[in-house]
Amino acid sequence: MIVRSLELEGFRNYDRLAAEFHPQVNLIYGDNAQGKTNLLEAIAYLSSARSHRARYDREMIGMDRTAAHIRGTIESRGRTFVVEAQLARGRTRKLFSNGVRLKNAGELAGVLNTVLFCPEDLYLIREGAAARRRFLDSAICQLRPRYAQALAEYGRLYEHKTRILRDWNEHPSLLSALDDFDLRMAQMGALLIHYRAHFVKRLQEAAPPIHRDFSGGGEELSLTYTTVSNIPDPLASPKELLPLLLDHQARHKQAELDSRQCLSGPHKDDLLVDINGLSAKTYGSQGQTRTAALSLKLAQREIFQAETEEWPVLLLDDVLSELDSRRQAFILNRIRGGQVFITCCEEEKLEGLEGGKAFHVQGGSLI
Ligand SMILES: Nc1ncnc2c1ncn2[C@@H]1O[C@H](COP(=O)(O)OP(=O)(O)OP(=O)(O)O)[C@@H](O)[C@H]1O
Repeated sequence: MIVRSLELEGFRNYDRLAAEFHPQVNLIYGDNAQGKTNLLEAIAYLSSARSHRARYDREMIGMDRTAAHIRGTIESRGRTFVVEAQLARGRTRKLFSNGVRLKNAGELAGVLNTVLFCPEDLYLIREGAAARRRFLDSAICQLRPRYAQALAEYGRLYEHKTRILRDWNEHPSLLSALDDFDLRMAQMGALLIHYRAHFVKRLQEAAPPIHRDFSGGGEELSLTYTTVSNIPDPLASPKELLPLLLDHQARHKQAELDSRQCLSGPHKDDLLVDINGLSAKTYGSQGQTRTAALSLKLAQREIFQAETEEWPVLLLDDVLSELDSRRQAFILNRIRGGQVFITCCEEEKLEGLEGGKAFHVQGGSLI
């Protein structure tokens, strides 16, 4: 997938923009607060109709404007698509592909897919397990609609069960629904564990070679998926996992009632990351944990390509700082296949760029 060109009108601090991009590396540089991230945000929006940092669409409309327009020409699956998003204050957004109005945002995924890496992702390894679960969940959702459904259903059930556990003392009748919730949660949980285990198996193959190359051969990355403790093989079928989850729930039922918390299920899963045999979270340096986080995202991109035979567009926001020159050179020149957009502040990074195209952003314009 390649974003050939992009036009913006009234989007964030872009009054008007028209840009043609390189099919491989595009380096977007400029001072702080000039519009580099806004540009990546616009591209990402064309793939999902969602922003990684705006809660509401209206935040992306220029301050003094009533509407914003994003238009991209995309090459995908051997065809050319013109994808458009129209955002207007007080009205629902409209999405179009080749002039035809799309019924929902999911249809954009059939045209453009992006993998975005933003500064917060640099802490993926250092943060709590929730961040790594989010990474797994969003990667698997892009590939497996059934997983996305199961995840949403599990989330709803989890919230309901949490409310029952919180309020059962005051309203004992709530307990009559608990067994039903446990069964549904175990059914959905079995699916989540099965899909997560299979995705991590593929990450275990794809991420270590990337990390090795990234670190100049000096570091060996290893990944382990951890889930509900009585499951010996998370790769087993959902049917085989279900009785194990029910058994774990039954053994923790009293503890859940006492603590008023949902203790059993894959909402506590984690992805353990080791570098050279040591926990990266506990012992890794800044550069190592950042490299590991990037390797995971690059591996996600490779898995997507292997499944769909299309490279998703890679959007790297401000990831070069804090990496040594060898690791920076890896980002700039050795990410193989597909189109990459990289934002950075310093102009000197241009010296390290061996091909592609560089864009200087200033005050919402390309100069
Ligand atoms: N809805 C909006 N309308 C107009 N301007 C906006 C809007 N939202 C954000 N901005 C402006 O966009 C600028 C920030 O752009 P952006 O986040 O792309 O910066 P950046 O170039 O990536 O900077 P940094 O290097 O600091 O990350 C800020 O000046 C901000 O005020």
